Amino acid sequence: MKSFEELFAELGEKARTRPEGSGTVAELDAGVHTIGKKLVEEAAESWMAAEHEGKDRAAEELSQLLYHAQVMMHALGLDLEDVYRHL
Ligand SMILES: N=c1c2ncn([C@@H]3O[C@H](COP(=O)(O)OP(=O)(O)OP(=O)(O)O)[C@@H](O)[C@H]3O)c2ncn1[C@@H]1O[C@H](COP(=O)(O)O)[C@@H](O)[C@H]1O
Repeated sequence: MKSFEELFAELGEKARTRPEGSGTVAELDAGVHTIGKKLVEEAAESWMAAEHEGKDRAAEELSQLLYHAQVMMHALGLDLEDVYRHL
């Protein structure tokens, strides 16, 4: 298990070191349009899971939504603080 901040740091390291086989690196290379589609897809899957599949499935889909949101932040060169200051 990891925190939001720990995942963000891990993804930043992946972006910097570009290890072979990293899905994050592949997604960053695919670009903002592709990442945006993943973000919307996971948002929809979170919604469907919340309405029809129960709390555990919703939690799983929401974790994927958070992951793709973080990948988008890295693609745009945003830090956590850039987002947190709007909360
Ligand atoms: N937390 C995640 C994470 N959440 C989601 N995903 C990816 O997002 C995609 C999910 O989209 P899909 O809906 O297509 O996947 P699916 O198999 O159909 O799953 P469901 O949505 O249907 O449940 C999958 O390709 C996952 O690999 C993630 N990929 C990586 N991470 C973490 O990110 C870190 C770095 O990963 P790598 O860059 O791959 O090393 C590691 O700690 C990983 O655990």
